[in-house]
This record gives sequence, C-alpha cells and structure tokens, in this order.
Amino acid sequence: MLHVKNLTFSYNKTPVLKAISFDALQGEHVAIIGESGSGKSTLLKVLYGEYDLDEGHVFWNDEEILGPKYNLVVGYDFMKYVAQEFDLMPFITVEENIGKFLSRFYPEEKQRRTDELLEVVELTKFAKTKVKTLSGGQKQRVALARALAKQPEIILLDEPFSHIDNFKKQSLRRSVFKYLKENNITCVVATHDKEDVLGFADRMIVLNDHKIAVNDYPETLFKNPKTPLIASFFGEFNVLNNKIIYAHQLRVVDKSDLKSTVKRSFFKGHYYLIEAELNGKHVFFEYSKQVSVGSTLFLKIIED
Ligand SMILES: Nc1ncnc2c1ncn2[C@@H]1O[C@H](COP(=O)(O)OP(=O)(O)OP(=O)(O)O)[C@@H](O)[C@H]1O
Repeated sequence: MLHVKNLTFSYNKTPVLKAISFDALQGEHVAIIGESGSGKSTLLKVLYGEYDLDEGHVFWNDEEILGPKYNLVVGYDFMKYVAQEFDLMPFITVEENIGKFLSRFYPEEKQRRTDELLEVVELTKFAKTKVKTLSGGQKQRVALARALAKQPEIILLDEPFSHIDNFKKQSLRRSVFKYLKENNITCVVATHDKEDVLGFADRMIVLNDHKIAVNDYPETLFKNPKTPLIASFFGEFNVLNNKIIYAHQLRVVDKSDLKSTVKRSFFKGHYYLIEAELNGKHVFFEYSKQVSVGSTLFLKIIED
C-alpha cells in the first residue's frame, strides 16, 4: 500500500504541495487531477523520491520513500515513474529499449516478456525500429513498456497518453490499464483527461490551491460535483439556482418556464452543444438537432 502522510513540499519558499495525505491500496488505480500548475507532476516526482520533503512521509508498505538527501540513487525497484519527458535510448531499437533492464541470462524469458509488453503498448510492428525515428506518441508507448518491463509493484504515470493520437488512444488506454489491473500493480496517474479516469480509476484526487480538495470515487464526484472545478473536469456545465447542472442535464421540452434564445450551435458528433441565453445568463445544453440563431427553446432540468 502507498501511504502518504501530511506531505508538504516547496521548490523554493512557497509550498507547491501542502499537507497532502492519501492511501493507494495494492492494485488500486488513483487519478490525480487539477488545473495546470496545481502540482500534479510535482506530487508524482515527490512520491518517486526525486525531491526531499519539507514535512511528512511517503511509505510503500513498510519502506519509507526517501529523497536525494538520503538516497544516492533516486528511485526504488518496486516503483516506476513515467515522466512527461521520457528519456529513452535513441540509437537502439524499441525492443532493445524495453529489454534493456531485463536479465540477459534468460534470453527466451527476456524475449517473451518484451513481446508481451510490445503487445500491451501496441508496438509489435515497431520492435526492430530505432527509437530516434519514432513519433512522440510512439516514444511515449516505449517509455510505458520499459517502465513495466521489470513488473513494478507501483507505477506513477504523468499524462501517460498525452502524445498519443485519438485513433490509438482508446484502445491503448484500455490495454495498459487492463494490464495494470490484471497484474495487481498500483497506479497513480496525473491527468487532464476524464477518459483516463471514468471507467478506470478507483479513486480520484482533486488538487486545488496546493491541497487535496477532494478524494472520492469518480462516480460520486461525477454525479455530485460539489464545485465548478470538479464539474469542469467532466464536461460543460451551468450554475443554475446555485446548483451545478451539466449540459446533458438540461433538456429541451415542448413548454416550460425556462425559455431560452439560441446563440450558437456546436456540432459534437451524436449531438449539438447549444449555447443560449436564459434569463440574461449564458447556458449550455445538448440537443439532437442544429438550431438557428435566435430560435426559442424551452428547457427542463433533469437531475439524474
Ligand atoms: N523545477 C521547478 N522549480 C521551481 N518551480 C517549479 C518546478 N517545477 C514546477 N514548478 C512550479 O510548481 C508548480 C506546480 O507545477 P507542476 O508541474 O507540478 O504542475 P502540474 O499540475 O503538473 O501542471 P501541468 O498540468 O501543466 O503539467 C507550478 O507553479 C510550477 O511553476
């Protein structure tokens, strides 16, 4: 289990992380979200032991994770960290990069393991390709596979699919998170993308103002977002009568007291996002059809 207790950290004088406490059980998947600059990457680096804490402790089971003041070499065998900047070896192939830290004494086992990981990150076709010729997204997948090579007990992922195109992202995400679950690897992932959270994360931690604003089940936070910050992570929303109402909770009906005037329509695939004026306020809702500017639409709040 990862046990983070009262962690405070600053690069200079002002703390970037203040009194952070949370646990992640073996095999649990915890997502860290928050606005840009809220300290997500810093938290992962600190958990990895890259910096010394101002206060607090980080434990993996009985072992305390210590920073450079106490550890000549940063990092531990049971924990891997995939940063946003992945440092791979450019002049050797994809499979050599992945197999780099696997034992040479068992060549068959090494090859089997490398092939398995190439499949997880969907790079089998590129096994013999030199890393320097890969795209950013392909390099990110090599970095993921390399971090998994020696089967860590816990992995820290910083925006793990940020460089991957949309064609690949969905299936890659499913493949990597399935692998982590099946192998009972604890995962702490910093992300901007709700798709990394919904359907995958067991817990979701929201960082705000250098602290943990909430730590809860993603489903609970989605269904009852207590603040605009949480709601904005999941999608378009409105604040009506002091309540957060997602765009999909505002339905078009034949007649109601909520009379809106359409300002713009945005094509979103299977629906249109409509921006309209309601009692002098701008609201957003989803509708199956495009509507011309100036049309009147009546709305109803559906809260479930
Ligand atoms: N090496 C550093 N030295 C000094 N300050 C830093 C350093 N790295 C980050 N910071 C500062 O710490 C704060 C948190 O940065 P961090 O990169 O952890 O945020 P983040 O939530 O990961 O952002 P993003 O989502 O944009 O990646 C920011 O104010 C940033 O400017």
